[in-house]
Amino acid sequence: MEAPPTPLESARFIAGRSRDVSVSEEGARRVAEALFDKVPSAAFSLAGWKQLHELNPRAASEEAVSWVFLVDTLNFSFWAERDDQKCLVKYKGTAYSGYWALCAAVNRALDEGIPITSASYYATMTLDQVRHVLRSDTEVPMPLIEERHRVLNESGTVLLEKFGGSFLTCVKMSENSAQKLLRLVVENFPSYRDEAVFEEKKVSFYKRAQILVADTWSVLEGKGDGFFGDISSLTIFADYRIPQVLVHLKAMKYSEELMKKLREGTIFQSGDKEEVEIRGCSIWCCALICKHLLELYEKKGQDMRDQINAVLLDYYLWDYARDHREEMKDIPFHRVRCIYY
Ligand SMILES: Nc1nc2c(c(CN[C@H]3C=C[C@H](O)[C@@H]3O)cn2[C@@H]2O[C@H](COP(=O)(O)O)[C@@H](O)[C@H]2O)c(=O)[nH]1
Repeated sequence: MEAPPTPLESARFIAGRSRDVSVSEEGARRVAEALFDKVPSAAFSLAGWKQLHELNPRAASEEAVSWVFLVDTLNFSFWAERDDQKCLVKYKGTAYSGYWALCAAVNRALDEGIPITSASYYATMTLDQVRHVLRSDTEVPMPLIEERHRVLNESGTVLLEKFGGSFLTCVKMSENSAQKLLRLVVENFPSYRDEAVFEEKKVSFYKRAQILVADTWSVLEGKGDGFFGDISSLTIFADYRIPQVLVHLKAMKYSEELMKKLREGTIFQSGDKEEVEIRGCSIWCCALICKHLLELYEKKGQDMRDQINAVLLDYYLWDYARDHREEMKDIPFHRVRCIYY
């Protein structure tokens, strides 16, 4: 079975035919100008992954890589139906929500002596054990607990059967190629196969597979097994926060009809035309922002290809969305319940 087009080729195809979502070249250029002075900051750097996020591992060890694999296997669908009723996980005095609630729950389990990052443990975890590890400190549980249980058992089993139980073995097999690691993940771990059909053509987003490669690069600090010569070939990770911030920054625009559906809290299905357009246009929009950012530095005689790529742009925009929740509250995010993002 032939592989679908890459996420970037898919994004170009979708953006060229999208009806309800449009990418503004002018808007992307203006965002690039606004980000110009942020590039030298920690928020736009590989080091920021550890410096700015206390729940991420400090080490660059096999155990840290196992932590990243476990977390990115569960890195989906944290949004709450109502903002005043959401899953929160208290850890070391802080109450975390969304993606960070997952990280807090994993660190809490490790502190309790539960070997949650070990494939031999989560390959045979029971649903009740998963409920216990991911328990919320409010009466609202983390969404999709049953699906999380299924993907944990599935991913743990594959890791044991094909990679000796260690994701670092899979990383080593990629021989410092991000694209090869991406392919190994998508071919071997079904829950990472984030694909769709748009106007009768197969398209791919590979959001969790790409963020897994990026987080592996980050946790290994871009060195040794974590050095990827082609890290710039990854795209941003098409989740439900990046589109929201791109519309907020006026680099992307929704049609009135789509805006109305989003404001009403319509639940979309994974693969719906509007959902595919939102995700594809987000990837394409960020590719334009990266291109304009590099050109702005080139005009000043600076080659910034090692400091500017879609991964670092994504981390920056995702953190920005987290820090500007209030300002962005009138831009709705699209609601899908799925295991892909
Ligand atoms: N595009 C993109 N999407 C990302 C991440 C992350 C966290 N990763 C990095 C962040 C800091 C560290 O550097 C981690 O490496 C989570 N998500 C997605 O967001 C959604 C959760 O949102 P909220 O409900 O607000 O927590 C959900 O779809 C989740 O899958 C990212 O970085 N980029």
